[in-house]
Amino acid sequence: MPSGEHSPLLLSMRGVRKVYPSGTVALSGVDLRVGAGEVVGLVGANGAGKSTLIKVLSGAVPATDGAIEWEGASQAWAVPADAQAAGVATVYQHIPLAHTLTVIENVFLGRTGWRRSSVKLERELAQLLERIGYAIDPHATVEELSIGQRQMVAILQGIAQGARLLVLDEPTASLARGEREVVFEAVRRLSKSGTAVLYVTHFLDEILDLTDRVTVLRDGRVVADDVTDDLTEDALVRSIVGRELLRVEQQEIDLPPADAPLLLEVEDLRSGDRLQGVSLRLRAGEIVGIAGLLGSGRSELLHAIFGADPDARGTVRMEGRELSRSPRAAVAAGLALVPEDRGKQALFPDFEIWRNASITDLPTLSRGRALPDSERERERARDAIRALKIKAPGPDALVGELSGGNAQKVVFAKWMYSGARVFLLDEPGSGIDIGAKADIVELVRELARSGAAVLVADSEFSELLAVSHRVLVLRRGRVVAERASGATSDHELVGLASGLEKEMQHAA
Ligand SMILES: Nc1ncnc2c1ncn2[C@@H]1O[C@H](COP(=O)(O)OP(=O)(O)OP(=O)(O)O)[C@@H](O)[C@H]1O
Repeated sequence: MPSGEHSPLLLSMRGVRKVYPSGTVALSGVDLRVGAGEVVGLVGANGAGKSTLIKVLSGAVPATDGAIEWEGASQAWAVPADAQAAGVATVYQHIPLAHTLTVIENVFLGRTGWRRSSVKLERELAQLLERIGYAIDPHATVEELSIGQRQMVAILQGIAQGARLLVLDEPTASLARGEREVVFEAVRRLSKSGTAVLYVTHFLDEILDLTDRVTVLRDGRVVADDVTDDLTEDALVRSIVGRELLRVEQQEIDLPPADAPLLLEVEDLRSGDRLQGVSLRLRAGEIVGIAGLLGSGRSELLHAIFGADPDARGTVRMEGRELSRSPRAAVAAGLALVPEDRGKQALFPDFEIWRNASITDLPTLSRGRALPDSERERERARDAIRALKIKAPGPDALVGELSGGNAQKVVFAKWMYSGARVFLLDEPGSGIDIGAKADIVELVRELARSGAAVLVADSEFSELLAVSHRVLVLRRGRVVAERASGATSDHELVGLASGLEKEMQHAA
């Protein structure tokens, strides 16, 4: 669909301001317009105001000031149901599906009488699936589905309500490549059939591929509103971060000396059919990547090394000493696991940043033993806020009042400053904006330079190559290949991780 100039205006937000009760000004006079059938990208650094804007637009949060027009008529949506009734469907990152119900039950959940007329609903679902070019078993329960399939069920739920504008909040953040394609295809088809899409993401390649127009927010203001075809990735990055960003090149990182002490040894780690005998070794100063698609066992491997998988069998040694299988023993031995935390689960929302960043030993806290020395901890939190550019008034800000990406940075800080010797990082860039990703890469290198070892799993293989010395490819719970980062490519890793290396070589 061409830009909004040619399609009738569906949504127009003007001068939208939002001041939270804490006094934080999240939006200061934002204009946003979306034409019928248009795909508009909404981008900005962590804390720029994207989530707040879509919450205002979907009636979840009241604006302090400003106007919303929908098809030319002024609106005051007080609750999400009002926006929904008008035709706005919002799919948030944390998908509130009913896990024990089936796909079809979830898709038509809001519909009265959905239990009775199942034949009719099956027909309707088949039409919806055809419309977005997707296939799924209508009778599978949601708990059996992959994250990508759940995402698609949430999208189906939105369009089943007759949405004219579908708002997607980081729809591909936790998805593997193949699953992303499915979402892209749905967006393209929806747009063709006249449904507009507001697409929020930190992946700029998706913005350039998918959208007709892009609105860029910085510090609660619109700093750019352009037709996508007129944009380059560099220009987009400049408007998002407000400066030139040094590219994280696949630079030659100094290899640690071959006789650097062995820090971590993993032998024949197994767990059900998720891990089928993984062995690896990390020396001080080494950064090793785990390249694996969703379901390859990459997160399971990190959790099993950390002692968080009670079913795991095999040996994990830290500096020559075998670890008993518990996260407590792992932490005591100097291991840290930075989970892919998209839901603030690893944080206490009602506590300040400094307190959250200090709690790496939960059992200690829960037994009510000595709390950290608050002044020292505050200073450390100030360091983290500076190093990771956490957008917050200071160390005393409550974590519950941070944006998703900034909360994620606090999870990161909490472990990075814990004094551990071996770091296990699960998707460290997930939900984090492009500027902060570069800061995290720098921090990881700094840890390695200071003699720590880092094992990092990432579904973005180019990012993995940019940060690691070598990469282990994991497929179906097994290490199927190992490559020095300088001697492989994103393309080769995708081939190896998917088991399609021969086909891909052939195609090339
Ligand atoms: N409930 C809240 N109370 C107080 N301040 C909040 C609240 N929610 C968000 N904020 C603040 O509003 C600003 C904008 O946050 P918002 O979540 O809209 O950003 P975002 O662009 O979605 O970021 P991210 O990419 O990290 O998800 C931030 O400074 C954030 O700390």
